[in-house]
Amino acid sequence: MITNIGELVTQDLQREDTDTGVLRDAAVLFEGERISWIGSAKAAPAADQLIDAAGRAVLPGWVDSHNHLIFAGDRTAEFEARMSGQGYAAGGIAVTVDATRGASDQELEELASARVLEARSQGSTYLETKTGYGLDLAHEVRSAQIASRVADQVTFLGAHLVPAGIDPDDYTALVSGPMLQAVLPWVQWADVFCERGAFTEEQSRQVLQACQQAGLGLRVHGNQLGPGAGVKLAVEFAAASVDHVNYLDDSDIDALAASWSPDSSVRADHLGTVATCLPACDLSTRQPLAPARRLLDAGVQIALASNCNPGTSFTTSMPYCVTTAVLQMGLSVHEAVRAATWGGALALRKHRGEDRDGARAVGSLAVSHRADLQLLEAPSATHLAYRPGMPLTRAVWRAGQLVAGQPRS
Ligand SMILES: N=CN[C@@H](CCC(=O)O)C(=O)O
Ligand SMILES: [Zn+2]
Repeated sequence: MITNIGELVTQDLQREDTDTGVLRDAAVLFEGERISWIGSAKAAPAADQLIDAAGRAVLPGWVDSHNHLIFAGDRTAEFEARMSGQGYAAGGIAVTVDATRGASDQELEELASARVLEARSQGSTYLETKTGYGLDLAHEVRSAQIASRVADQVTFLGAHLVPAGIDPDDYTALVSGPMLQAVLPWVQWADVFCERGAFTEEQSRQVLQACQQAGLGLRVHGNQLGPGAGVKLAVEFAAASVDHVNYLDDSDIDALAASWSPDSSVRADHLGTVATCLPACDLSTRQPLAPARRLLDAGVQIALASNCNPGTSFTTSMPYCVTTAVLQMGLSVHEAVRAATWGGALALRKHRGEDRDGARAVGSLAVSHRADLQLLEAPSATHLAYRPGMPLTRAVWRAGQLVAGQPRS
């Protein structure tokens, strides 16, 4: 049990003892991988092991719902050129594809595992990763296999870039057919980079249709480098998330908001399309920051993710994304923390779960959810933005196991 918690951010808005999901002077008990009790420290039951938080804050672990962790190589030179004024273009992906194809299985898995450990040390307890640096059948399958060993959920991104020397329509047919069938055992999601220089609206539609028919959940990279069809396609296909969302017009925001309106479905448990904002990527590519404030105000559910990849966002730091969302995107600390926990879980449809191993909800702290928690070296979540860049992650538990840091002094 962690007790004497100064601020416990549960993200559980069903609780009767708080309107905001935040508890003061609280305790949380977990047994095995499962949270079994949450409440006031004074009312806490007995526990075998006690950790005294000494007034520090406890949050759900970050749910990082957008990553590209399966890669080799480095794009420092491209980053330097960008910082000297050159624009970002999708074509840089090909450099990473060459390096990734040239790496051994063991090398690729070690690189990806190191990134996962780095993410955990900063409080991330649930990670999605995409394939997308293989871009032929054998290398996409290999990426999906490795991804399934290192991450919690895997997204097939064969539609990341059309490899040089291949006709775009032929490649789209390969992704929508044999490549999709070959990766199916290892992936839960499919994604398409619908953007100038990557896949057109029509090609994206073909990929999304095939992947939906194959039973995969859908996600879309959209509206990153300019206005485009990505957001509307994502809503049309009831994708769980559309990611980047830098260039949105009013009709894009209306479409996303409508996807969350109760009228948009006859089903009471209808879920819309989450807008996933990637602030580290926006800064590294010098794109306008995604309009997170406008999206929230319009009633759209948002997520924040790190988008760790070698081209546009070489960081696994969710604290950095939260800090940026507060300092530069107009979110309050609690809105940003919610987007990086509950929002990520919603984007991966893991915000609810069953009370059994492997099916537990993540991204919020409630009885029967997975015990994914982080103890901050700070009395409140506000310090994430108030003390930007400081190492405030003191200890991290994933499925009830301590995976980073040291909770005791
Ligand atoms: N936008 C598409 N894919 C990645 C970047 C990939 C790369 O440049 O290597 C992204 O999410 O930013
Ligand atoms: Zn991405």
